[in-house]
Amino acid sequence: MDTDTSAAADSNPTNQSDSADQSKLAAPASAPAVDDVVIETRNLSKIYRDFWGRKKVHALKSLDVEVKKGEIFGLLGPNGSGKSTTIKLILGLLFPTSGRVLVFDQDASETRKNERIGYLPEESYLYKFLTAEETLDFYGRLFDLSGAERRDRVKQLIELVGLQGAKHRQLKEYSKGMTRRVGLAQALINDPDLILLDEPTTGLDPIGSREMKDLIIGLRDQGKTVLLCSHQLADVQDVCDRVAILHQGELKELGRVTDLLKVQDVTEVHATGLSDQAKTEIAELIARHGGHLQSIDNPTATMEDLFLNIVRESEARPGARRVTQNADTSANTGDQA
Ligand SMILES: Nc1ncnc2c1ncn2[C@@H]1O[C@H](COP(=O)(O)OP(=O)(O)OP(=O)(O)O)[C@@H](O)[C@H]1O
Repeated sequence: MDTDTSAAADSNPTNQSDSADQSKLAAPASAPAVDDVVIETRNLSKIYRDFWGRKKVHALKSLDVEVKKGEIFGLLGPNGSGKSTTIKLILGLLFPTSGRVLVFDQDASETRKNERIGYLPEESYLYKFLTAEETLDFYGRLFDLSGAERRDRVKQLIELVGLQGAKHRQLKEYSKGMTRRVGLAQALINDPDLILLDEPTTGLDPIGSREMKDLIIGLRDQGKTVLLCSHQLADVQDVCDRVAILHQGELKELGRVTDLLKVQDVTEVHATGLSDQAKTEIAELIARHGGHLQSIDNPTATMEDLFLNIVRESEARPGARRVTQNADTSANTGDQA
């Protein structure tokens, strides 16, 4: 239980909107846009205390991170590294022990800013006896959307998350993947500018996971900002523009995914239509220039690509079985189409 009520006094919930408006007026058009920063944590720390106010866990230590408008930002770290604590601080559900969180230039304790935020928690607690349509309509009411707005928005979101065929079924009949999609639709009901996603692909099969990732990329393409926490590193690599890696509450790495993953001092060349003779000549050329040929081979696809191709082919041609060229099928005895 978080009994850290004293920590509330450490936060400074002053309304920043006036000064933010002034800085907008003062800034020349070409200046680096302060408005482009959607979330900013400054020296952010959180200590959970027990009932008697004694320090229990130092969950977050002096975190300095900026999330920019229109990016997908990944928050990574092993269990207990402070990811959920960070999200709760951003939402204003917890107060910092020291430091600040600014969201849209306002202190995170300003609850009105949450009207521009969509949140998909790790576990969505949805009413099992409502249908997807009723669920979204219910959340639309909480945001004071009019009847006409709710009808349009619910229809749009159900299409977006691909639940048209199941929209009249009660959520108790939904699979994990379908429930996750309703959760995402619910997080988007207020057409938020910032979307916080806690483990968005958990429990999804590779197809559901690919669809969820495409949805997240689609949100970024609409100009939304996405902050996501995930243990699925391949998913993070697929969708995130930048990541922060936390360990035991401390920021260990921060940067663009492409930069962080780049292997220095190795050159990659992709070519098609090379003869064996050409490959031999390339190997000789590399040696002549003092390089060391590590491999010259066909690249491998990802397991996700393989899996999705097989499923899509199977849907297009039910009953037929794919024959993989060069695969070792010696243990296979099944019929091939
Ligand atoms: N309400 C609480 N009271 C006391 N300690 C807490 C509380 N919530 C979290 N903690 C502790 O704070 C640390 C960070 O927890 P947090 O939930 O932020 O980690 P996480 O990175 O989200 O973990 P996971 O990947 O398992 O979801 C952990 O040591 C956790 O036990």
